[in-house]
Amino acid sequence: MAAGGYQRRGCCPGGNLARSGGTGGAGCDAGTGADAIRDREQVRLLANALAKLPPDRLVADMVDLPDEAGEEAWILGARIRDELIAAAQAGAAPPPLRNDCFALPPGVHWTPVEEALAHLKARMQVVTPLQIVPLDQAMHRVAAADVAALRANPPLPNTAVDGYGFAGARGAGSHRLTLAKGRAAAGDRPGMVPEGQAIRVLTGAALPQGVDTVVLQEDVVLDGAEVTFQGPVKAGSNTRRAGEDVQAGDPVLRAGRRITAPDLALLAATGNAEVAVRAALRVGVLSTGDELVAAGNPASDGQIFDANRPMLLAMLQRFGHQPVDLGQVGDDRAALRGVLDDAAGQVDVILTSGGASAGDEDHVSALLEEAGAMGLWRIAVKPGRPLALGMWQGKPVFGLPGNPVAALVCTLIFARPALAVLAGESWPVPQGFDVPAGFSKRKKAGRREYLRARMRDGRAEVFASEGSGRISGLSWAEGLVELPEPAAEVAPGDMVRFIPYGSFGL
Ligand SMILES: Nc1nc2c(c(=O)[nH]1)N[C@H]1C(S)=C(S)[C@@H](COP(=O)(O)OP(=O)(O)OC[C@H]3O[C@@H](n4cnc5c(N)ncnc54)[C@H](O)[C@@H]3O)O[C@H]1N2
Ligand code: MOO
Repeated sequence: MAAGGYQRRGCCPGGNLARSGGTGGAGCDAGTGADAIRDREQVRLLANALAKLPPDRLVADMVDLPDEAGEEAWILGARIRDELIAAAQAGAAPPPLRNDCFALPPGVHWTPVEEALAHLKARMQVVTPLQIVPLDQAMHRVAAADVAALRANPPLPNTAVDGYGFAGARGAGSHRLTLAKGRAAAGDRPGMVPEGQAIRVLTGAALPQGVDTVVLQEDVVLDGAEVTFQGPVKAGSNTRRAGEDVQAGDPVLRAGRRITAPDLALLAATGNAEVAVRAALRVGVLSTGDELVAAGNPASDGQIFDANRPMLLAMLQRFGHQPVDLGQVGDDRAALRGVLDDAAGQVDVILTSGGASAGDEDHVSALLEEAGAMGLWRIAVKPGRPLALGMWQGKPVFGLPGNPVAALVCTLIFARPALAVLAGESWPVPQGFDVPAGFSKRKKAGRREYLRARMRDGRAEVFASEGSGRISGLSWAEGLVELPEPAAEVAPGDMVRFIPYGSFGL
């Protein structure tokens, strides 16, 4: 059967929409090329339409293809239906976030980083709808459901080298075998080799019946219609077993994974031409503050160029989201309200920078508070203490601190994992490495610190200044050193945790 693992109801014995455990049925006529392609397109359109339904309707109104549809289309339809149901069960059309999802327990003043992260992890959930896309549109999208291999890799036993194939092991000494007619090349249907004979085989060819062992062509002497080689040769030498890489039915992609180029290779190799993914998370980026001017424009005394917006937009792109530039707004509460209202209609999440703390001109926190859905998080972290988290018309808002270093650290440590979950990904934990320090530092107890750092000669060196406005240090660095909450005196050679920017997806 073409796609393996699914059987057509009423056609194949025992078939009834269920996965057949990967063994595949037999004897159904495959739909012919053009029909099958047209049907696949219809199935995809239908599946995408179904994906917009609430989960209960989705299960009730499953794709039911007419009998005339090609076998391939039917199998695809059954598979998509299974994926959609699985995804629906896993929250294809999730309920909206609760308005109080950022509220912190009363009485907590300086929230430890781990507690803040645990709180975010517990409250965030996917908000993006499901789509079925062909593989060429799946790169960097988030898998919405587990995907199983529709076919084994390799599907048949085959030869790993160019050489001569025969049956069974050979002991020490010289062996001479008669050459069977023809040859086996990659793509050929497996033929038959008479007992005791050898056949010419080319890398990737399915092993003919009567062949389970191959000798390299470099190790033989060809003599007319005979081939001679020296033993010993172990049975199975230079061959690959069917399914030694992946068996039909094995999981090849897990829901929540952001799809990589190698994942596409695995999906294709196992017969998956479509995959259920999440629509990209649309993340708006807004800079706030009267002092800001976009680079390229004249700046008067007292004004500064907006550094956060280009940085945040580019970071979001790297994380795999769809960045939406919301521009900048001055310290004007009515104007900010207008921008947030508009943004809530066009994006899934809003990131602001500036105005996050509780000063006279800190309008982001003031507005979120006014909306009754805000938690001003005072986190025991340096840099990045104030983080205004709230909901604006049902959309989560991350009010990042204005200082660029704090904006970057808060984005990497707090916003990134939260955005990942909103986009349907699993909660990401950045991979850090314990390395010797190339610096000294005395650290106070009670808060976690992130230092701009890079690796040189096997040691982590840190930027000379910890100033939160020192943008040059962000660019100098290639990662962060994370110093835990307890007091510490770091001396050169002490082990510290270095997290490369790459571990944060940058
Ligand atoms: N009384 C207190 N004052 C401050 C506290 C505090 O706890 N109590 N925290 C300090 C810390 S830590 C930070 S970080 C900042 C965060 O303040 P805001 O989020 O309200 O940010 P602003 O005041 O608007 O800006 C801070 C700083 O960053 C510059 N900025 C803002 N946006 C940008 C941008 N897009 N590109 C470049 N630079 C930007 C802004 O001009 C300010 O210099 O609060 C401290 N104060
Ligand atoms: O968050 Mo502030 O930048 O820690 O200095």
